[in-house]
Amino acid sequence: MNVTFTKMSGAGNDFIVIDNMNASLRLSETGIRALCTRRTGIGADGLIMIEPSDRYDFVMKYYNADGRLGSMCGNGGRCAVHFAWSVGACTRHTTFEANGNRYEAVITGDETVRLKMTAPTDFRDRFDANGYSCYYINTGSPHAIVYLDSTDTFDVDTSGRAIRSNRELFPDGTNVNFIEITSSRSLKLRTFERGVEAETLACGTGAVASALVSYRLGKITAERVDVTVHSGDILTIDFSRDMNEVFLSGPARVVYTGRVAVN
Ligand SMILES: N[C@@H](CCC[C@H](N)C(=O)O)C(=O)O
Repeated sequence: MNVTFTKMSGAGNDFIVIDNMNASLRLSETGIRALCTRRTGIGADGLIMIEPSDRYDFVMKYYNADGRLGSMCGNGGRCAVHFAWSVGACTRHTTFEANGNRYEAVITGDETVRLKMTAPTDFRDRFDANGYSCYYINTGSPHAIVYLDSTDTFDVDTSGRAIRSNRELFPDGTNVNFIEITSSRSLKLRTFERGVEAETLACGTGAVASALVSYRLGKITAERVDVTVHSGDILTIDFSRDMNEVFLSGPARVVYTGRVAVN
């Protein structure tokens, strides 16, 4: 069967996005993994299907590159909103469902989307993880946080994989974020992603986690934080002081559209 897809980039986090609003398509884990594999497939950090919802404009189903259902994807959510709007599934201001939660978003420009996130949970104060001083928070996805003096030449893959695979600390695995604080309202971020099992060029829920933990620790003092991700793009996180209202803003771009054979 041939399927039409759109390849999108959310600040460098890249996704295969498919319109499944008529709920006719079912993809297997191996099929999704094959599509997401670089060189032999389309290649992407994850695959997103937008599907019909009883309560909201649509449901976002997010699969990691390993073919398994992922937890919340912030950049994927922003791309899904832009895509859903482009196929007429919603207006520029939309509500949708992902991982059983309600999300609200606004398309703020030609290629920018602002997404309201869920309030963070499960903050863990400093602990040792594989020799690193580490923090933890769940922003819709699980995130470990490590502070570095400089992220530029750091080996994210080796250390990220070690922490991600620490089953004693993270039985379900975790995404791992390495942060360099660059001012009282900005930071640089590099993320090792669970489900991709490699560093990605950006991570939305990771950017949110980095901003909120840094604010909580007093490393950041503003309630609006610019996060420069590995692609060089900037994701902006703004939030209320109690962190109950949290927003993720940044680019969501169409790279190309195509048709592909799926099993
Ligand atoms: N890249 C995402 C996070 C995706 C979820 C994650 N890999 C997981 O299932 O742990 C983002 O932009 O938030």
